[in-house]
Amino acid sequence: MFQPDLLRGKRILVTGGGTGLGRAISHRFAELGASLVLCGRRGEVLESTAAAIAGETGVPVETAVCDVRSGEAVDAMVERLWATAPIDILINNAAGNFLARTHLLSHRAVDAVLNTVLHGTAYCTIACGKRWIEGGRPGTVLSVLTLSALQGAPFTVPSAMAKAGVLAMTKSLAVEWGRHGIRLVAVAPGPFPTPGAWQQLMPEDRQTAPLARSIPLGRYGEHAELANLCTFLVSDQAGYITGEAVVIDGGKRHLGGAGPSDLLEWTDEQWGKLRS
Ligand SMILES: CCCCC/C=C/C(=O)SCCNC(=O)CCNC(=O)[C@H](O)C(C)(C)COP(=O)(O)OP(=O)(O)OC[C@H]1O[C@@H](n2cnc3c(N)ncnc32)[C@H](O)[C@@H]1OP(=O)(O)O
Ligand SMILES: NC(=O)C1=CN([C@@H]2O[C@H](COP(=O)(O)OP(=O)(O)OC[C@H]3O[C@@H](n4cnc5c(N)ncnc54)[C@H](OP(=O)(O)O)[C@@H]3O)[C@@H](O)[C@H]2O)C=CC1
Repeated sequence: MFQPDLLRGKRILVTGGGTGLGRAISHRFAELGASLVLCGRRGEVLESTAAAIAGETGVPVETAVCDVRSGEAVDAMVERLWATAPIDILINNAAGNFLARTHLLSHRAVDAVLNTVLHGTAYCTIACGKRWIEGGRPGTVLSVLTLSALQGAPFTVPSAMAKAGVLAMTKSLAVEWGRHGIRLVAVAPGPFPTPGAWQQLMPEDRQTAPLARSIPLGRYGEHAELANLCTFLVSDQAGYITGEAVVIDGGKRHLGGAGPSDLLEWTDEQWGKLRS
């Protein structure tokens, strides 16, 4: 579907690239020729993913252990990476999230999510952006949001707040940095099964509801579908798109607005009875 060398020559930093969706996106980028830096807190996870991707695609994959909640650590990582070669594309994917009743959250629980998603994304984006601007280089930032950035989400409120902030950053910097040749884009996925997200957000009690009731297309997203969307958005083929967030959710976002979803489960008999 893409030119096999679509991302050749691009050096891409993926935060949270060692697991889940970050790993799937990284793998697709590598298949299309990008060189990668995977960042996360756990070195052994990063090393194992880097070895797998490099082995399968033949492209170089570096790792950088970094907790994005620390602005100093992010600056040091980006400085170290730039000393070898500039980053061309930043993927803000690292996140933390959990289900909880909001009125019972401690300050530290709120901070754990906001510091990772909102502050971490800001630190990484500014660290790359200032080097692009000072060096007169173009750059691209893609941030992974959630549907909750657009419509809120009870019981994951710090995540919804943080992702909404990242969306605001995307729109704002698209204007402020556009004249420097820097694009900012985002994706807002619905549910894509990963061990990380399912462990945090999908306890067994939640897995019994019929999918067709919550997702019009009746299935979860496939990692390749998200990876292909991200590939297009960061590629030069999308060079005139900036400040936009693309929803990829099987139609989930429209369920509420489109009318009562209980009618989706009505039988022919029920419809017949209504008509008669
Ligand atoms: C199904 C559709 C999905 C839709 C959207 C998906 C969005 C996603 O983002 S999925 C990504 C999921 N992946 C992760 O969350 C991986 C990374 N997560 C983590 O590292 C942890 O879960 C973290 C977010 C809690 C951060 O870890 P850490 O910094 O180590 O934090 P602590 O364990 O020290 O806890 C800090 C603070 O938070 C309180 N806390 C932790 N979990 C909960 C919980 N489930 N409920 C309430 N409070 C929680 C913890 O108690 C600490 O507070 P204090 O006790 O006051 O110290
Ligand atoms: N899966 C889904 O259904 C959906 C996911 N998303 C978004 O997709 C992205 C990936 O989620 P997913 O793959 O499911 O979950 P994962 O838990 O697999 O991914 C989270 C990644 O972030 C890294 N990370 C967490 N905290 C930090 C930190 N402080 N510093 C650096 N890295 C950190 C983790 O690595 P480590 O622990 O080693 O640091 C991990 O690799 C997230 O932004 C999430 O919000 C959005 C909508 C739906």
